[in-house]
Amino acid sequence: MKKQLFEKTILGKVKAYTYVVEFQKWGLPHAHFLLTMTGKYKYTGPEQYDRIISAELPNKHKYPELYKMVIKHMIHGPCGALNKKFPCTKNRPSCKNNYPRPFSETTIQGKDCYPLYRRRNNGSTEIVRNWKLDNRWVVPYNPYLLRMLNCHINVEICSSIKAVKYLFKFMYKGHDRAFVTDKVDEVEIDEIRQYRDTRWLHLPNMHMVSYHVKEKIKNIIDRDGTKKSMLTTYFEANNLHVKARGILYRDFPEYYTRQRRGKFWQERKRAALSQVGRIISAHPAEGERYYLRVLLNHVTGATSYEGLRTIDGQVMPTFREAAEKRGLIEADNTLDDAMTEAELFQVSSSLRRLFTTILVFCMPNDVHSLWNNHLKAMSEDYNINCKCKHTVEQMVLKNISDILHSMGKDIESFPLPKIDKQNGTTNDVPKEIIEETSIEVDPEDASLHKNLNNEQRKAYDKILATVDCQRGGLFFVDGPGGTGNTFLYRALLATIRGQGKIAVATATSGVAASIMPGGRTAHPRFKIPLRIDDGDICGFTKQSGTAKLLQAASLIIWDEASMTKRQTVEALDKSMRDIMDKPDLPFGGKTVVFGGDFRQVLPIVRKGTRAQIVDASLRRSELWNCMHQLKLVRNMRAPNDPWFTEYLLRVGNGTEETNDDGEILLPTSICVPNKADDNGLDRLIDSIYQPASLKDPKYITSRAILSTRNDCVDKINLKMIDRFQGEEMVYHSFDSVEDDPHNYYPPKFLNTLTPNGLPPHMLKLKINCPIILLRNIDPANGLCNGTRLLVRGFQKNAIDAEIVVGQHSGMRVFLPRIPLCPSDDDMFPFSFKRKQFSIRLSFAMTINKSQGQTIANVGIYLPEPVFSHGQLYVALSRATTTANIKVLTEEEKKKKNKNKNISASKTYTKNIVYTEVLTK
Ligand SMILES: Nc1ncnc2c1ncn2[C@@H]1O[C@H](COP(=O)(O)OP(=O)(O)OP(=O)(O)O)[C@@H](O)[C@H]1O
Repeated sequence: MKKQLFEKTILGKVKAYTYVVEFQKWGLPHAHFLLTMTGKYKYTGPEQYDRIISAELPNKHKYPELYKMVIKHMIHGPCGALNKKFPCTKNRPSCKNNYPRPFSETTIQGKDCYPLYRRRNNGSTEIVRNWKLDNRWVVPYNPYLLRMLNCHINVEICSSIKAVKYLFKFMYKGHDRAFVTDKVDEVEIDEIRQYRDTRWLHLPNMHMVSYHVKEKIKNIIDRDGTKKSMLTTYFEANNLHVKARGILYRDFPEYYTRQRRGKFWQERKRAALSQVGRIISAHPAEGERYYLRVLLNHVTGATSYEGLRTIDGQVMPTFREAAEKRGLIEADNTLDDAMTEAELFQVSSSLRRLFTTILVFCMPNDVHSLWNNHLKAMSEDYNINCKCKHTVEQMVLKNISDILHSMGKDIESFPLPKIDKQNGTTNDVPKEIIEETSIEVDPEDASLHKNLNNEQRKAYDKILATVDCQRGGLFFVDGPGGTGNTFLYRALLATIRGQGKIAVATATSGVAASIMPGGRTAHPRFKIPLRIDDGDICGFTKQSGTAKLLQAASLIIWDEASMTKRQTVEALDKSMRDIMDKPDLPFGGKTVVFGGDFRQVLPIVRKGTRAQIVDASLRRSELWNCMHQLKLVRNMRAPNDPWFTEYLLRVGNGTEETNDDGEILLPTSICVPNKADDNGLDRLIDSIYQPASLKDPKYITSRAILSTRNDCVDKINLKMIDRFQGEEMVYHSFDSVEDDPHNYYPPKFLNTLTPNGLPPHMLKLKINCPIILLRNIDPANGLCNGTRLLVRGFQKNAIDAEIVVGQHSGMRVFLPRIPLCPSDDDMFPFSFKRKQFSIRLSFAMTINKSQGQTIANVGIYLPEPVFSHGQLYVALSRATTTANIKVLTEEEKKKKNKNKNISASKTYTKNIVYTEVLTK
């Protein structure tokens, strides 16, 4: 195999390679190779991938032998629904390797993952292990290698640095033999040198000293430099050079080089980017050496071991305590400390909320102690009017029970003292109904119906006419942003609730739910399974409180239904028919009002094709045909900029005129000009954020820069937090991998991961900076995924923040660190957990996150064009007038650089609209 790859260069010339060989339990060798090709032999695009890799059944008649081998060695499973016992599916809802893979007409380059190989739906099938399988089950292979070796040999393109990193990790877990080289012809390894590399990290006076076997001990000790090591000379360099103090130990070789047989560091004339420093790994079981490493990985400028252990002038006795004090490793009592810290600042009601958040999200081991230690602080407000200890404790428990309930949890499931049963109260009425009937109608909302515009009134009258009628009615309110959907819902909710009836208000996202009185997120409200498929039903039983609530409801509203998969709505329909005992009537004959805008971002289908995304939308549900369409067209938010309203609709509908490249023209007034310099992004930032106004909370929360990807957003947020004035705090996350006793995934590697939806490892905050919440903590009380807040204070284990938008604006909350896992659990070949505050800075956010938010001043940064349906429309429609939008597209610059004839004054950009989801 090596001969074929490296001498015969069958896949092209190899620049570097690494391989590991495992001997599996039954003794057969199993090898993983990772090859890096030389310049012109690199595979850079789908067409080139297709030349060496196939993921299809070959032509049976043309290549009969290869065909047999593919069938014998390269067919996965079958697994999943066909065979739930297959190892990749065992105890999981579907195959962990994602088989069967989707059909694809062409090979597609994925971001940070393997390509999606061409698997055409061309009718070729074969019976394998009793099932008729097609191209979706073929494991990618190289025809030449397969034909030559006649064994399972999976070949894949690994084209992004992240994919390479993961592969390295994967290759080295539990290997029996590993080999790495960057010189294909030279294969010697110096194990002694490798061993001596451990000198990079040692405890005081425990470094390695080399000496001749005949040398006398005294001479060795007295020898100049014996006491010096790479680490101690690093401390010395920090002492001598101011510049050195900003550089981490591991990055030192980039800027300094070891001189005179390694006894001092000298500054390099030019940073050597090719020099990669590393600190030899240390296992947590090694104790102090491990904590020394943690400190060196995060702390710059130490001039001695003692300096490394010093924090705020206090020398900590051990590296462990120093790392703990700096918040670099997790202390045992962080949750208890979070409560104690909050007690100094918060009122009892906020403490109860924090306690509840900890119960639900932080999995405390010792709830009993947490309760006993903080009961006093949590009951101070009740103590004022009541001196009976038991009564006060009951009041605290009741309040915690209510908060838990609004978070969809039951106090009974936590080891807390029991709530006394009360006689003659509404014990038989489910909590869900008590809660809904106790929503107070805001007097302002009660009179909204008088101000409805014509279309809103028509919709309002039609909907009300069906309420309580035996057959109910289904409606879809199609209202582009600003046409008053929410206004209409508020009027409906107030009218129904004012009549003493029940109206259930839900929305797909927490942000949209939180702007409706009594609004809840649809998934937990209707107990919709997280992984939903055709034919699934909701998770509530006929006897449950949820079922009783829905049976009693006169009206159900589900806003942003265009963002949810049709299967979720279909699940509710099926369950409603069941609990209402009306199997033939949609939603069991209830009046259900859906709302949304299909011009906006559609439901997320992981790695989904256009057809799959469209198929997942509500428009493709059979229920769609039963829905009365109610259209709102008058933009009530931007009545003074009719041109902009029209333009937005054309962008959203995909009817705006395009150039030859299929791009639309952006109005010149909103474009940040692209100049030859590289400061476009700074100009965009300056046009949105004036440095002098950054102190004003109103100013800071009325604006945001939107971009397509998290890495661009992080870049802008880091620039902004550096510009922002104020006391600073840096929080590091505690990252871990489940079931990794050998520490194959060291924290330093885990810290570099930034999966979607998770906060960064290093969270740099300043007092009064804007942040956005990344989890639905308590949507009913304004704490949902997407809520914007300002940081008002920080402790070591808790952040004090204030909600700044929506109806809960002004509410102060304490946020604890929460263990978080990536929502996409197939993202890594291991179960990753990050314990961090579930927030990000929000000077900038992704376009998808901004959906549903009104942002008065919007900057849009498009280093590359939008990549999914509705993104451009969502970004542009956050603002209310053209005067408050600025857009920077880097694509335009690249094109202008290539073709000088392109008009410098016009900016075009890509607009992706799946028109089939708007018209059919
Ligand atoms: N009939 C009306 N009379 C007066 N003001 C109205 C009316 N309808 C809507 N508005 C106002 O117009 C603005 C936009 O309305 P609303 O927030 O209900 O729109 P929306 O369609 O829900 O927008 P989005 O989907 O972008 O959040 C609000 O300030 C609202 O108070």
